Amino acid sequence: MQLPTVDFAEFKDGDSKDALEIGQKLFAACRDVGFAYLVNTGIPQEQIDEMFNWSAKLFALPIETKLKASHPPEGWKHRGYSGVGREQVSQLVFDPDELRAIRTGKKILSNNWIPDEDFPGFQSHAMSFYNTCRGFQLSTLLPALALGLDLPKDFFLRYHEANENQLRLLHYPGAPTSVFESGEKGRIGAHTDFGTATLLFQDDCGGLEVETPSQPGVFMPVPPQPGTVVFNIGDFLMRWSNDTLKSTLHRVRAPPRREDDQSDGMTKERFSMAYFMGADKEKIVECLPGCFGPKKPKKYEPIEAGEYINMRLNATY
Ligand SMILES: O=C(O)CCC(=O)C(=O)O
Ligand SMILES: [Fe+2]
Repeated sequence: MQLPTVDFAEFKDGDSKDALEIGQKLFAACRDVGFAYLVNTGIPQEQIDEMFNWSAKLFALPIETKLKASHPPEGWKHRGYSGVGREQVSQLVFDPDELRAIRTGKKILSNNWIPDEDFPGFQSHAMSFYNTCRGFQLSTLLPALALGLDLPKDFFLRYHEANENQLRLLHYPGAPTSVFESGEKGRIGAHTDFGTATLLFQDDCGGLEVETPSQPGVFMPVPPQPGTVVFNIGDFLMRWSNDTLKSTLHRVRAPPRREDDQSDGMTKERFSMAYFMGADKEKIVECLPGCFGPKKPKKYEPIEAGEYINMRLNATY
Protein backbone atom coordinates (compact mmCIF):
# COMPACT_ATOMS: atom_id res chain seq x y z
CA MET A 1 0.00 0.00 0.00
CA GLN A 2 1.06 3.57 -0.73
CA LEU A 3 -0.04 6.87 0.72
CA PRO A 4 -2.65 8.77 -1.31
CA THR A 5 -1.39 11.83 -3.18
CA VAL A 6 -3.27 15.12 -3.13
CA ASP A 7 -2.42 17.61 -5.88
CA PHE A 8 -3.09 21.29 -5.11
CA ALA A 9 -2.23 22.65 -8.57
CA GLU A 10 -5.80 23.72 -9.32
CA PHE A 11 -6.82 24.81 -5.81
CA LYS A 12 -6.12 28.52 -6.39
CA ASP A 13 -8.51 30.67 -4.31
CA GLY A 14 -10.61 27.66 -3.34
CA ASP A 15 -13.83 28.68 -5.07
CA SER A 16 -13.97 26.32 -8.03
CA LYS A 17 -15.34 22.82 -8.50
CA ASP A 18 -11.73 21.64 -8.86
CA ALA A 19 -10.96 23.13 -5.44
CA LEU A 20 -13.89 21.29 -3.91
CA GLU A 21 -12.68 18.02 -5.42
CA ILE A 22 -9.19 18.60 -4.02
CA GLY A 23 -10.74 19.21 -0.60
CA GLN A 24 -12.73 16.00 -0.88
CA LYS A 25 -9.62 14.06 -1.81
CA LEU A 26 -7.75 15.51 1.16
CA PHE A 27 -10.67 14.65 3.43
CA ALA A 28 -10.75 11.04 2.15
CA ALA A 29 -7.00 10.69 2.78
CA CYS A 30 -7.39 12.05 6.32
CA ARG A 31 -10.31 9.74 7.01
CA ASP A 32 -8.82 6.59 5.50
CA VAL A 33 -5.10 6.91 6.24
CA GLY A 34 -4.45 10.11 8.21
CA PHE A 35 -1.45 10.72 5.93
CA ALA A 36 -0.91 11.90 2.35
CA TYR A 37 1.77 13.08 -0.02
CA LEU A 38 1.00 16.66 -1.08
CA VAL A 39 2.15 17.97 -4.45
CA ASN A 40 2.06 21.45 -5.98
CA THR A 41 1.81 23.08 -2.57
CA GLY A 42 3.46 26.23 -3.88
CA ILE A 43 6.20 25.92 -1.24
CA PRO A 44 9.25 26.54 -3.45
CA GLN A 45 11.58 23.53 -3.69
CA GLU A 46 14.60 25.88 -3.55
CA GLN A 47 13.41 27.18 -0.18
CA ILE A 48 13.02 23.64 1.14
CA ASP A 49 16.49 22.68 -0.12
CA GLU A 50 17.95 25.83 1.36
CA MET A 51 16.36 25.10 4.75
CA PHE A 52 17.82 21.59 4.68
CA ASN A 53 21.23 23.18 4.06
CA TRP A 54 20.77 25.46 7.07
CA SER A 55 19.70 22.49 9.13
CA ALA A 56 22.83 20.54 8.14
CA LYS A 57 24.98 23.55 9.08
CA LEU A 58 23.14 23.90 12.37
CA PHE A 59 23.68 20.33 13.50
CA ALA A 60 27.31 20.44 12.36
CA LEU A 61 28.05 23.34 14.75
CA PRO A 62 30.17 22.56 17.80
CA ILE A 63 28.06 21.27 20.67
CA GLU A 64 28.98 24.28 22.84
CA THR A 65 27.44 26.59 20.24
CA LYS A 66 24.28 24.52 19.94
CA LEU A 67 23.91 24.43 23.69
CA LYS A 68 23.68 28.20 23.73
CA ALA A 69 20.12 27.52 22.62
CA SER A 70 19.54 24.55 24.88
CA HIS A 71 16.10 23.20 25.55
CA PRO A 72 14.79 24.10 29.01
CA PRO A 73 13.94 21.21 31.32
CA GLU A 74 10.23 21.98 31.65
CA GLY A 75 8.09 20.02 29.21
CA TRP A 76 5.81 22.90 28.34
CA LYS A 77 8.71 25.12 27.33
CA HIS A 78 9.11 23.27 24.10
CA ARG A 79 11.83 25.36 22.47
CA GLY A 80 15.48 25.21 21.59
CA TYR A 81 18.15 22.61 20.98
CA SER A 82 18.22 19.18 22.54
CA GLY A 83 19.78 15.79 22.04
CA VAL A 84 17.37 12.97 22.75
CA GLY A 85 17.99 9.36 23.66
CA ARG A 86 21.78 9.53 23.93
CA GLU A 87 22.03 11.52 20.72
CA GLN A 88 20.01 9.12 18.61
CA VAL A 89 18.30 12.23 17.42
CA SER A 90 18.89 15.90 18.03
CA GLN A 91 16.49 18.69 17.31
CA LEU A 92 15.88 22.39 17.35
CA VAL A 93 12.33 23.60 17.94
CA PHE A 94 11.08 27.13 17.55
CA ASP A 95 7.96 29.13 16.90
CA PRO A 96 7.42 32.77 15.93
CA ASP A 97 7.04 34.01 19.49
CA GLU A 98 8.43 37.40 18.56
CA LEU A 99 5.40 37.93 16.34
CA ARG A 100 3.08 36.56 18.95
CA ALA A 101 4.55 38.81 21.61
CA ILE A 102 3.75 41.83 19.46
CA ARG A 103 0.22 40.64 18.89
CA THR A 104 -0.62 39.81 22.49
CA GLY A 105 1.42 42.62 24.01
CA LYS A 106 3.27 40.28 26.35
CA LYS A 107 5.94 37.75 25.90
CA ILE A 108 4.70 34.35 26.96
CA LEU A 109 7.64 32.23 26.12
CA SER A 110 10.92 32.88 24.36
CA ASN A 111 12.55 31.00 21.59
CA ASN A 112 16.01 29.82 22.36
CA TRP A 113 17.99 30.98 19.37
CA ILE A 114 21.67 30.44 18.92
CA PRO A 115 23.01 34.03 19.06
CA ASP A 116 23.13 35.51 15.57
CA GLU A 117 26.84 36.29 15.83
CA ASP A 118 27.52 32.56 16.32
CA PHE A 119 25.32 31.51 13.40
CA PRO A 120 24.60 34.50 11.19
CA GLY A 121 21.58 34.33 8.92
CA PHE A 122 20.00 31.22 10.41
CA GLN A 123 17.27 32.93 12.37
CA SER A 124 15.95 34.98 9.49
CA HIS A 125 16.01 32.05 7.06
CA ALA A 126 14.30 29.77 9.54
CA MET A 127 11.58 32.35 10.18
CA SER A 128 11.07 32.87 6.49
CA PHE A 129 10.67 29.12 5.93
CA TYR A 130 8.24 29.01 8.84
CA ASN A 131 6.24 31.82 7.25
CA THR A 132 6.10 30.04 3.91
CA CYS A 133 4.67 26.95 5.62
CA ARG A 134 2.16 29.13 7.41
CA GLY A 135 1.18 30.77 4.14
CA PHE A 136 0.33 27.39 2.61
CA GLN A 137 -1.52 26.37 5.78
CA LEU A 138 -3.78 29.42 5.71
CA SER A 139 -4.28 30.00 2.00
CA THR A 140 -4.70 26.41 0.90
CA LEU A 141 -4.48 23.57 3.37
CA LEU A 142 -7.01 24.59 6.01
CA PRO A 143 -9.47 25.88 3.37
CA ALA A 144 -9.18 22.57 1.45
CA LEU A 145 -9.79 20.59 4.61
CA ALA A 146 -12.85 22.69 5.42
CA LEU A 147 -14.28 22.19 1.91
CA GLY A 148 -13.68 18.45 2.22
CA LEU A 149 -15.69 18.44 5.45
CA ASP A 150 -18.50 20.38 3.76
CA LEU A 151 -17.75 23.47 5.85
CA PRO A 152 -17.22 27.09 4.74
CA LYS A 153 -13.69 27.39 3.42
CA ASP A 154 -12.59 29.81 6.15
CA PHE A 155 -13.95 27.60 8.96
CA PHE A 156 -10.57 26.59 10.43
CA LEU A 157 -8.92 29.97 9.96
CA ARG A 158 -10.50 31.62 12.97
CA TYR A 159 -9.14 28.82 15.15
CA HIS A 160 -5.62 29.30 13.78
CA GLU A 161 -5.01 33.04 14.04
CA ALA A 162 -2.39 33.19 16.75
CA ASN A 163 0.56 31.40 15.19
CA GLU A 164 0.55 28.48 17.61
CA ASN A 165 2.78 26.52 15.27
CA GLN A 166 6.25 25.12 15.59
CA LEU A 167 9.05 24.19 13.30
CA ARG A 168 11.12 21.23 14.44
CA LEU A 169 14.40 20.53 12.69
CA LEU A 170 15.56 16.98 13.23
CA HIS A 171 18.88 15.25 12.73
CA TYR A 172 19.45 11.54 13.14
CA PRO A 173 23.18 10.78 13.03
CA GLY A 174 24.53 8.01 10.84
CA ALA A 175 25.78 4.85 12.52
CA PRO A 176 26.81 1.28 11.67
CA THR A 177 23.74 -0.55 10.38
CA SER A 178 24.36 -3.32 12.90
CA VAL A 179 23.44 -1.06 15.84
CA PHE A 180 20.01 -0.49 14.30
CA GLU A 181 19.56 -4.17 13.49
CA SER A 182 20.44 -5.21 17.02
CA GLY A 183 17.94 -2.69 18.39
CA GLU A 184 20.72 -0.86 20.25
CA LYS A 185 19.75 2.35 18.46
CA GLY A 186 16.47 3.50 16.97
CA ARG A 187 15.39 6.73 15.33
CA ILE A 188 11.92 7.81 16.46
CA GLY A 189 9.52 5.38 18.10
CA ALA A 190 5.89 5.02 17.01
CA HIS A 191 3.84 8.04 18.04
CA THR A 192 1.03 10.28 16.89
CA ASP A 193 1.39 14.05 16.60
CA PHE A 194 -0.87 15.97 18.92
CA GLY A 195 -1.82 19.24 17.29
CA THR A 196 -4.09 20.00 14.35
CA ALA A 197 -1.87 18.65 11.58
CA THR A 198 1.76 18.42 10.45
CA LEU A 199 3.76 19.06 7.29
CA LEU A 200 6.80 16.81 7.17
CA PHE A 201 9.76 17.46 4.89
CA GLN A 202 12.24 14.60 4.62
CA ASP A 203 15.60 14.29 2.88
CA ASP A 204 16.44 11.33 0.64
CA CYS A 205 17.49 8.97 3.45
CA GLY A 206 14.19 7.15 3.98
CA GLY A 207 13.04 5.26 7.05
CA LEU A 208 9.70 6.97 7.74
CA GLU A 209 6.91 4.44 8.30
CA VAL A 210 3.16 4.80 8.86
CA GLU A 211 0.80 2.29 10.40
CA THR A 212 -1.39 0.60 7.80
CA PRO A 213 -4.99 1.53 8.65
CA SER A 214 -6.44 -1.91 7.97
CA GLN A 215 -3.66 -3.77 9.78
CA PRO A 216 -2.85 -2.41 13.22
CA GLY A 217 0.80 -2.98 14.08
CA VAL A 218 1.85 -3.29 10.45
CA PHE A 219 3.85 -0.29 9.20
CA MET A 220 4.29 0.74 5.57
CA PRO A 221 7.31 2.64 4.33
CA VAL A 222 6.75 6.24 3.26
CA PRO A 223 9.78 6.74 1.03
CA PRO A 224 10.92 10.22 0.07
CA GLN A 225 9.37 11.33 -3.21
CA PRO A 226 10.92 14.38 -4.82
CA GLY A 227 8.53 17.30 -5.06
CA THR A 228 6.19 16.04 -2.33
CA VAL A 229 5.51 17.10 1.24
CA VAL A 230 4.19 14.51 3.69
CA PHE A 231 1.06 15.63 5.51
CA ASN A 232 -0.62 14.12 8.55
CA ILE A 233 -3.42 14.75 11.00
CA GLY A 234 -2.79 15.20 14.72
CA ASP A 235 -4.72 13.97 17.75
CA PHE A 236 -6.37 17.34 18.38
CA LEU A 237 -8.08 17.36 14.98
CA MET A 238 -8.99 13.70 15.37
CA ARG A 239 -10.79 14.52 18.61
CA TRP A 240 -12.34 17.67 17.13
CA SER A 241 -13.71 15.57 14.24
CA ASN A 242 -15.22 12.98 16.60
CA ASP A 243 -12.59 10.50 15.33
CA THR A 244 -13.78 10.92 11.73
CA LEU A 245 -10.24 11.91 10.71
CA LYS A 246 -7.39 9.66 11.81
CA SER A 247 -4.26 10.61 13.67
CA THR A 248 -2.08 7.71 12.61
CA LEU A 249 0.93 6.15 14.33
CA HIS A 250 4.22 6.73 12.58
CA ARG A 251 7.88 6.14 13.34
CA VAL A 252 11.35 6.42 11.84
CA ARG A 253 13.60 3.43 11.52
CA ALA A 254 16.84 2.89 9.72
CA PRO A 255 15.91 2.67 6.03
CA PRO A 256 15.80 -0.81 4.52
CA ARG A 257 19.05 -1.99 2.98
CA ARG A 258 19.07 -1.59 -0.79
CA GLU A 259 20.23 -4.19 -3.30
CA ASP A 260 22.93 -1.84 -4.56
CA ASP A 261 24.06 -0.99 -1.03
CA GLN A 262 27.52 0.57 -1.23
CA SER A 263 27.44 1.95 2.26
CA ASP A 264 29.97 -0.36 3.89
CA GLY A 265 27.61 -1.30 6.64
CA MET A 266 26.84 2.30 7.57
CA THR A 267 23.32 3.73 7.77
CA LYS A 268 23.41 7.32 6.65
CA GLU A 269 22.27 10.30 8.66
CA ARG A 270 18.75 11.64 8.19
CA PHE A 271 17.46 15.19 8.25
CA SER A 272 13.79 16.06 8.47
CA MET A 273 11.74 19.15 9.26
CA ALA A 274 8.29 19.09 10.78
CA TYR A 275 5.92 22.05 10.75
CA PHE A 276 3.31 21.46 13.46
CA MET A 277 0.07 23.41 13.23
CA GLY A 278 -1.75 24.20 16.42
CA ALA A 279 -5.04 25.90 17.25
CA ASP A 280 -5.30 29.14 19.25
CA LYS A 281 -4.93 28.28 22.91
CA GLU A 282 -7.97 30.10 24.25
CA LYS A 283 -10.43 28.86 21.62
CA ILE A 284 -12.92 26.22 22.60
CA VAL A 285 -13.60 23.53 20.05
CA GLU A 286 -16.76 21.50 19.86
CA CYS A 287 -17.36 18.48 17.69
CA LEU A 288 -17.16 19.62 14.03
CA PRO A 289 -20.49 20.07 12.25
CA GLY A 290 -21.17 17.02 10.10
CA CYS A 291 -19.06 14.71 12.26
CA PHE A 292 -21.89 13.62 14.55
CA GLY A 293 -25.51 12.54 14.25
CA PRO A 294 -28.04 10.03 15.55
CA LYS A 295 -25.86 7.11 14.46
CA LYS A 296 -22.63 8.80 15.55
CA PRO A 297 -22.98 10.41 18.95
CA LYS A 298 -20.44 12.96 20.16
CA LYS A 299 -17.65 11.17 22.00
CA TYR A 300 -15.89 14.17 23.56
CA GLU A 301 -16.72 17.24 25.60
CA PRO A 302 -15.84 20.67 24.19
CA ILE A 303 -12.29 21.60 25.18
CA GLU A 304 -10.03 24.63 25.14
CA ALA A 305 -7.23 24.02 22.63
CA GLY A 306 -4.51 25.17 25.03
CA GLU A 307 -5.71 22.89 27.78
CA TYR A 308 -5.59 19.89 25.48
CA ILE A 309 -2.10 20.65 24.16
CA ASN A 310 -0.64 21.36 27.61
CA MET A 311 -2.01 18.10 28.86
CA ARG A 312 -0.28 16.27 26.02
CA LEU A 313 3.01 18.18 26.24
CA ASN A 314 3.41 17.60 29.93
CA ALA A 315 2.58 13.96 29.58
CA THR A 316 5.08 13.18 26.86
CA TYR A 317 8.19 15.28 27.10
O1 LIG B 1 11.83 12.53 11.21
C1 LIG B 1 10.74 12.28 10.77
O2 LIG B 1 10.53 12.16 9.58
C2 LIG B 1 9.56 12.12 11.69
C3 LIG B 1 9.40 13.26 12.62
C4 LIG B 1 8.11 13.17 13.38
O3 LIG B 1 7.32 12.29 13.22
C5 LIG B 1 7.79 14.22 14.35
O4 LIG B 1 8.64 15.10 14.55
O5 LIG B 1 6.69 14.20 14.92
FE1 LIG C 1 5.47 12.77 14.20
